[in-house]
Amino acid sequence: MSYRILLLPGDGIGPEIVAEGEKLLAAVAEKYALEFTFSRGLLGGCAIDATGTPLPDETLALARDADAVLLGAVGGAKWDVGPAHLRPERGLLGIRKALGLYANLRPALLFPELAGASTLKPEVVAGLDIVIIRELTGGIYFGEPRGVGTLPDGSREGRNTMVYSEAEIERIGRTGFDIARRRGHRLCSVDKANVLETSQLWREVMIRLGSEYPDVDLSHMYVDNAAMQLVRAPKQFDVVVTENLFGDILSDCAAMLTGSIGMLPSASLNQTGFGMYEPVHGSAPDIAGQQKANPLATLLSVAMLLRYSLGEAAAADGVENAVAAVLRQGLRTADIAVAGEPVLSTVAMGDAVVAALRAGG
Ligand SMILES: NC(=O)C1=CN([C@@H]2O[C@H](COP(=O)(O)OP(=O)(O)OC[C@H]3O[C@@H](n4cnc5c(N)ncnc54)[C@H](O)[C@@H]3O)[C@@H](O)[C@H]2O)C=CC1
Ligand SMILES: CC(C)CC(=O)C(=O)O
Ligand SMILES: [Mg+2]
Repeated sequence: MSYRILLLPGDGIGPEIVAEGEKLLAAVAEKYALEFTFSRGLLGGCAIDATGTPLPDETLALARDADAVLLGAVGGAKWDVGPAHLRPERGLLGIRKALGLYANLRPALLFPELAGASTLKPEVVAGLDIVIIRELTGGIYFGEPRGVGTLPDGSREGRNTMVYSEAEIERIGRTGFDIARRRGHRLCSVDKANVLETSQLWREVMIRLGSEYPDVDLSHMYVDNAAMQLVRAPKQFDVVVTENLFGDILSDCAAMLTGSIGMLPSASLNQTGFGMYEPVHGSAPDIAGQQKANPLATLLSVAMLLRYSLGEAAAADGVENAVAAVLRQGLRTADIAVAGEPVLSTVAMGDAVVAALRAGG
């Protein structure tokens, strides 16, 4: 089979980790007799520098022409000041919206070898395997009106609006129920229904959908409690479904349970199964250009790309097994190393995963 993959390295550590993703895909092609044709596009700060906009039309056209997209990360201090429409994050939000990528799957899985790197006690996280499903194209990141305006007294006011339609809630709710059905049959819907009208509608829709999924045990939790429960007793969760802002925050929190944010992959899918794949973390400007970034979140995102968008389950299993193998061998980047363990560079970790893939059965 032949597939077209769009690479969007982005900013900061993005180019370093996407290079490892490309290298891994080349090894996957060799091992599983697949063919990948790569294209490259600009998104975020690098796109602002080159074209004056964070999401050039050409990038969107390349994405629409691809079978799947692999993204690094966008953003950095260089672009943080200036007009809001020229922020790198606008490019990321823009491409998610334009491609209709409303379902963001963020699995948080603890590899047993990393129990010592987790911020929680080993007995609290042992066997951790949860999925956070984040609504990705609605809510406060997109609602209007937004902006900073001037009040009659001359002082300024910042404004953002959280909006959710019933249809938006229903489609992500169905994603949650469908995934819970394929896993442990437990779905926790996280909202703030005691305060927000959007959350009241969210809860109402989830309860209505629940009657169509009698085999799934649906529970509800307020987001503040959910944040606490995630670090108190994370294994009480199987699948969590929540809105955009809450999912953004909770998934960074879940990352630390697995040892590092450098371990968390994600898939952002639309109704047709088309997807963009990216690590959960950002562009990490503090370590950019130093070969210190952990590429495993990106390489696990490659596995999700193979599984969800290309239907290449054997290759996806091969990549996940290769990541598990390097961790079993004791190979670590700085973020997941505990005292005394030797530390690999980004490239060396990528090479190790490729070698493990080639050696794997
Ligand atoms: N999807 C995306 O493109 C995202 C972009 N951002 C952008 O990234 C920039 C930096 O944001 P921050 O809040 O600092 O979040 P961040 O996730 O980039 O970094 C937070 C911390 O985690 C570390 N870290 C992140 N990824 C790592 C990896 N693969 N290996 C080892 N350590 C890693 C960083 O060094 C830093 O100390 C900002 O411009 C922000 O807007 C933030 C989140 C997501
Ligand atoms: C532009 C932000 C919403 C990026 C981010 O933090 C994320 O998607 O996790
Ligand atoms: Mg985030």
